Amino acid sequence: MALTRLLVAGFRNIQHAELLLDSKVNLFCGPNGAGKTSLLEAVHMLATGRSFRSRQHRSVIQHSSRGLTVFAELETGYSLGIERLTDGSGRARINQRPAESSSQLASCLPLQLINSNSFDVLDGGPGVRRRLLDWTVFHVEPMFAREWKNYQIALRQRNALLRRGKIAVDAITVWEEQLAHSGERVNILREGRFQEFQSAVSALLCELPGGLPGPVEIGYRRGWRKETDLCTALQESREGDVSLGHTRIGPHRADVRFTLAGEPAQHILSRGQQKMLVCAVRTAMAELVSRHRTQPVFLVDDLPAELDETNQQVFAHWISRSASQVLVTGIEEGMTIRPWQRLEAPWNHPRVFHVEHGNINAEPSAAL
Ligand SMILES: Nc1ncnc2c1ncn2[C@@H]1O[C@H](COP(=O)(O)OP(=O)(O)OP(=O)(O)O)[C@@H](O)[C@H]1O
Repeated sequence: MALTRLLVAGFRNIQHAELLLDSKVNLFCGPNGAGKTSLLEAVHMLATGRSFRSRQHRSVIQHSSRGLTVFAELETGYSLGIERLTDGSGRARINQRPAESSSQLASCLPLQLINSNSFDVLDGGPGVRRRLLDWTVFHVEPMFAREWKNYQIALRQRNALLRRGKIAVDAITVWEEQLAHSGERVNILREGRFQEFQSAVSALLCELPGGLPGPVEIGYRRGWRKETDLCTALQESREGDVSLGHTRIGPHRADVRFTLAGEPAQHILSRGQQKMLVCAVRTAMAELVSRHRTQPVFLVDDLPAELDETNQQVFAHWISRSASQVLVTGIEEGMTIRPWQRLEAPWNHPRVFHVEHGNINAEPSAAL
């Protein structure tokens, strides 16, 4: 599901850029502060409705501009567009029609991002890891988004009752039943994909030329005790939940853990090894989605950071197998282009764009 044409306007230091993208590899090279990450951020906003650097739309909109626009045409013939204005308003469109939700955008353009924040898969909270698995399940299981939404509605209702302190048993029982019903289904969908995810990551890690100090174990915790159904577990934890004012168990507390010899993987692996683990996790997610639906687009901010040349090539090779297209940034063109040159066609002929002061220009052979 590659992007063919991309238009970005009023986005950080990019005043206006209109690009014809290569169907496989696109490299954006330029000095610090040139606008390379901003371009990836714009594509990310198009596919998710939000930035990966800021929660505030205002900080993303170019100073002195009234708003930002990102628009793309996909090779499937779809078009996506998003607009945000400084007054807080905005709209998103799919094929010129209003998008119903950000998950509708996400569903049109499955995206994988690797940047300096990607290590939070290992050293961040459980929510980050849960979302890894959920991204995969969302794109593969059409029922997941609805079950998860129902679960969250019931969770908000139960938490509201808990915060009142004195509980009407009938009222809370109704919400607990709905919570348990959706929660069990969310868990079944997650568990159904977890095995596949786990073996895809392990298979990729076996391809690392330098190996790792030991096998990485990947464990899934569903968020409540194994031997109890969710409805019973909710009833049992009710009293404690009241004193804390929120629901302490359930799929919203699930986690995916990466360990090595019983220790959190990040306590043992070097920074480069951690990055390759993160790349393997992201590639495995893309593989699963491409097996069942479509190949995602990869955004890779500063591929050479932390990786030696061999590992950069391994990751480039993984991307060529599991992604439809990749947008990569790098400071120095020679170094950014090298990992792709040894791949087979068409992955070995990247389109190079030079980025400077927010201006993005394709190398002459690829100009519009
Ligand atoms: N709202 C904004 N309006 C205008 N310029 C902005 C805005 N927000 C950030 N900038 C500037 O836009 C530039 C974009 O930086 P960006 O992070 O895209 O650079 P980069 O090319 O990825 O650099 P690096 O190699 O240092 O990561 C920076 O110079 C930044 O100061």
